[in-house]
Amino acid sequence: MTAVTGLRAEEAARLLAMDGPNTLPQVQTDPRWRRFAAEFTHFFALLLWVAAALAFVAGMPQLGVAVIVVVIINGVFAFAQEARAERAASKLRAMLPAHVMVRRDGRPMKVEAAQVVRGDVVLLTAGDRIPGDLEFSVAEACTVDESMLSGESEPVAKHPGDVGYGGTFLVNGNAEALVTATGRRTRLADIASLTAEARPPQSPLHKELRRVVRIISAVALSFGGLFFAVSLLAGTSWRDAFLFAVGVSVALIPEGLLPTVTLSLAMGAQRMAGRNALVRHLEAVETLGSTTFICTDKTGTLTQNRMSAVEVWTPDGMVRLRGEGYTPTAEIIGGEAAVQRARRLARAARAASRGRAVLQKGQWSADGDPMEAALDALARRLADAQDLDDDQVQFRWTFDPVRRRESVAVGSELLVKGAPENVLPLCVPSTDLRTCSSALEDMAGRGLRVLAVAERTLPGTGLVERWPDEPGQYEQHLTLLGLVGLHDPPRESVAEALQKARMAGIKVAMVTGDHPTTAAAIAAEIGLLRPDRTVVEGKDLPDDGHLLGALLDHDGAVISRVSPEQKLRVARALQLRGHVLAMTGDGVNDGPALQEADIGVAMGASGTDVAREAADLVLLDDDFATIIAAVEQGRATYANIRRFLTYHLTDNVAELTPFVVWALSGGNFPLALGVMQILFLDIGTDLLPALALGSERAGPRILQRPPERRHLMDSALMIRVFAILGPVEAVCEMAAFTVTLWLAGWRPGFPFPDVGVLAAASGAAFTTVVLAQWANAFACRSESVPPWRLGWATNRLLLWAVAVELLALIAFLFIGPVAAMLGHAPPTVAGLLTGLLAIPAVLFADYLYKRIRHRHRGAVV
Ligand SMILES: Nc1ncnc2c1ncn2[C@@H]1O[C@H](COP(=O)(O)OP(=O)(O)OP(=O)(O)O)[C@@H](O)[C@H]1O
Repeated sequence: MTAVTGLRAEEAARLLAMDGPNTLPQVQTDPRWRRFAAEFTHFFALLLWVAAALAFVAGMPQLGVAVIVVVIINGVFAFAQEARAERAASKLRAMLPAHVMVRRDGRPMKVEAAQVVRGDVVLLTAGDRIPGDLEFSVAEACTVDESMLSGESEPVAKHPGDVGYGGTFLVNGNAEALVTATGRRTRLADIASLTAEARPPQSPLHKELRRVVRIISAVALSFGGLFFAVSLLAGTSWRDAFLFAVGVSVALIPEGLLPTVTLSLAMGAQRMAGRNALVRHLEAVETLGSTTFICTDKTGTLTQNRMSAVEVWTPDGMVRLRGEGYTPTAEIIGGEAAVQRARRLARAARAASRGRAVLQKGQWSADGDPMEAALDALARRLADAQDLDDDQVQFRWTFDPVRRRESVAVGSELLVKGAPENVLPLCVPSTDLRTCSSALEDMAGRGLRVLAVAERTLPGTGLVERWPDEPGQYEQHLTLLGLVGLHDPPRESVAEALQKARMAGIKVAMVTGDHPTTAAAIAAEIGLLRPDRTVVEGKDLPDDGHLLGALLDHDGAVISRVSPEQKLRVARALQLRGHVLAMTGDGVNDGPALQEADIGVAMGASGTDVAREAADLVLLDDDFATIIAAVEQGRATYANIRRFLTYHLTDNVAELTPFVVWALSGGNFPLALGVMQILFLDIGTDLLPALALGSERAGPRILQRPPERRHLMDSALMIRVFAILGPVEAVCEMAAFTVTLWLAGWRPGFPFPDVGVLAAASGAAFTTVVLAQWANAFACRSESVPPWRLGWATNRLLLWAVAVELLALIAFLFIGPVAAMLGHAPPTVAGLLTGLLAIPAVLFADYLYKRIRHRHRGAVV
């Protein structure tokens, strides 16, 4: 019968070929041609088209053509960058396929969710995403979150015969179900196509960038208008006035900025993926960089999640297991009576678990929950193999983080394992109960995770037809069997990662479901808990958000026995304090806290589907140190965006200055750069080095400064551009121009020199700007360190970029027709020498600025 044995593999393959993979139809994004067209029809592009058209009308065809070339190059460049960013993002998505347990050929096996077909029997457990529309055949204390389909936030109870929908989540219990529809035939597919139109909300970075672009454009257009007016007043012809206006506006508009940012975020995301951190949307890269607080759970993130049961306390005494790692041959130390009791306890604990230990090369490894696998290993070590039969369980109330226990009905018995606080109160009072509490404190004090195991006989259970979803009526009058102590070694990388977080000014708190004493011991072992601090328990957290925030707002806070709802309150309270919060979660009910946090972090290896889908960042290796690595990369990416913004804007100052000088002189000082030259500067010098700066690697000290959430265009950046780098470039440029004119005998007040002299002077100005930008590219690599300390060759891409820039300069000067179109000629020796001075001038000014700023702020980047 299909429902029991599942499909045969070939049948599944046939159905897969027939129905197609179990994926939702691609959300209708704009077709490529339309996205390509969009690069030529956005606001700036339209402005430039109008400018080009006016240029033709005004009888300046070269200008018209040049503007069109700018629009085309910018559009193609932006499209290519966005396509690259998109490819990177989809590659990241593909790195995290969802898996499902199915039964095929009578055996449970894990397959990719996309491979599930109609007729498959799927085995689901709390936290799983339901892979298609299905009908439940087994449903034990099962609830499903259907909010994404129905909007109903309360989980819905499911019983055998009920239907479930693809895309919803199993919140509680476990189930088996027969898949009835997959992929585009599911109910979700219908709804998804309805909602495909909805656009995601804009991220802070996106808003910030729009702000920057809007400011610069407003400035550009106002300057353009101003120059138009001034030139007319100065008696210039309409034609020339228009030329100026276009030149000024085109020079200042940062057409290439947005795509460069997107690409830089995509590269950041790719580098994070290389370090086992997958971001689920690009903007998270930047938010990660400004993280100020990390709430991390313990098991698996700070510890290795390689559990072994090392101690069993029973009323008859203690049993210890000792062995290298925890081997199947671990030595059993304890009295005969205690070992007998421990055996019984181990069998009960194993029956109340689904995780199993698999023997590989003389060591146990976990299949399923590592803690439950450790209990299985314990049972196998203590009991006879034939006593461990899996098929007697009649009903299972699976673990959930609110009840903190798991119960099973086996034969006429109820077996319960769980957190001692949640099991001991259900036991009949006895002297054993009193003695166990000191054993519990002792075990937990050594960092062991402690579980209590209990049992009772259920009268007449063979007759139960339908077990209740809530086991409350059975979970009473239990007899305590004892306690198990499980050891889970801390990860080796954690101590160093905590150090780094501390240096980076990021506070770290442990938020765990475990016992306070266990939490304190582990936190002390890894150097998180400070000696003067104590552990707070979830139930003692104040209700008031402000009080809660104040209580937790310090490095090394440890909060134990936290419920998912308390986790959400912790997230809100810390954000109320102004923190940019990263919070980890792997459980079924962690979704809301992960969504609330600025960066929700889920576990890729051990977490649930629910947590992964709510998260912004998925740790492929579950390691705390990976979060710190991702923060580092986030900071590096933000620094890169600032780098090329600085570079772009400096160029703008140099391009604008000739117009300002000309206007201020009332048209008596010749114009050093023409509109065509500016267009060529924008394309010839800006594009490639900006890209190269966007790919700069993180500096070694990026984690040695406190986190800051500053505007992209903050005062430091403005001062550097508009008071230091920009003016120095501009002065050099105007000097090269003036020296050339001066040596040719021209003086202010004289009539303009002849065209040849003007062309050579303008060529000198042009050359100077390229050379200055050449130095500027290196200066922009750091906000605090001069380029020679970074090593000139450490950004290979930049070397290529400046080499191309130099070749472009030579071409623009020496290829006759190009030079003629630009209206300049190769510079004279004096012009060139003056221009060359721009290189040391920019580097020196940058060096002085960095020194002074460094001394004042002690800042390092
Ligand atoms: N499968 C299980 N069966 C029974 N009890 C369990 C199970 N898993 C955990 N517990 C108990 O519930 C407590 C809370 O577990 P939970 O999984 O909520 O903690 P957590 O938040 O994952 O902890 P951590 O921060 O260590 O990852 C544990 O300390 C343990 O006592």
